[in-house]
Amino acid sequence: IIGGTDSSPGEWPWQVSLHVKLSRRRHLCGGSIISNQWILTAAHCFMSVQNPNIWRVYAGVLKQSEINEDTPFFRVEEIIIHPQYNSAQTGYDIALLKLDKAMNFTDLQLPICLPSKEEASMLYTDCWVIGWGYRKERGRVEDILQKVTVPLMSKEECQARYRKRRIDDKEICAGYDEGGKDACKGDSGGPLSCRHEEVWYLVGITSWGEGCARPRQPGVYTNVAEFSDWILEKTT
Ligand SMILES: O=C1CSc2cc(C(=O)N[C@@H](Cc3ccccc3)C(=O)NCCc3cc(Cl)ccc3-n3cnnn3)ccc2N1
Repeated sequence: IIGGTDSSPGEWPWQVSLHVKLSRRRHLCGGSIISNQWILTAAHCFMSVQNPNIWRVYAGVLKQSEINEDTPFFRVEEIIIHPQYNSAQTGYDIALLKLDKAMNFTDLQLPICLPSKEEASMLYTDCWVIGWGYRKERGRVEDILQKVTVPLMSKEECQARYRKRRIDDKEICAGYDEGGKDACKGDSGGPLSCRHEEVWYLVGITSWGEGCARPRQPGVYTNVAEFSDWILEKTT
């Protein structure tokens, strides 16, 4: 996260850290708890590692330094990647992880609400992107979960910023024309969370951008409301 600040314990209880355990263990992507057995994240996280057995889901953590070989984690029973996904920049960058056992909800690990299809075009005004990603383009994974507020952008304005690409309805953009605040490497798969009338909704999944926090290069997120049918089909 570029231009953000430290989060507090329990501030974003739906945020999880997805680790890959090969020779070493490391944080690779963020994700969001949407029920006691399902995590929503980005499909691109699995492009090089599709084997469910090497993934570990850490919930209820604020700092990466809290995670060690004794920290409890959930194993991944199933990875469901959207069938139309082929690269982050061509959309459908969404995946579901089925946990090996149901999670007990606590103050530190709780689900976030999914927006309904009707709410796809709703204009949210209080949106935050969070993660343990880089604080600058050439950085490193951060210890304390960072948060930054970003305004949603219209599809037309976003398309004008990315002339070489097609931004479709299933993507949503957020950021500042002057740059300075954005997601970055290590934040992908995590939530773009928006609060509406005291309820938090999972509006976007951190997907891609041209560099981090550059002027007129907003972050591009998977528009979760456009996938509510697919999510319900796969999780019920
Ligand atoms: O221990 C480490 C150090 S190396 C490392 C790199 C990455 C990484 O590149 N993640 C990518 C995605 C990815 C994940 C898995 C495999 C390959 C790539 C990412 O977050 N990418 C974020 C994409 C992005 C989204 C928005 Cl909304 C705005 C700007 C950007 N960025 C543009 N340039 N950088 N970020 C993630 C974890 C890591 N852990």
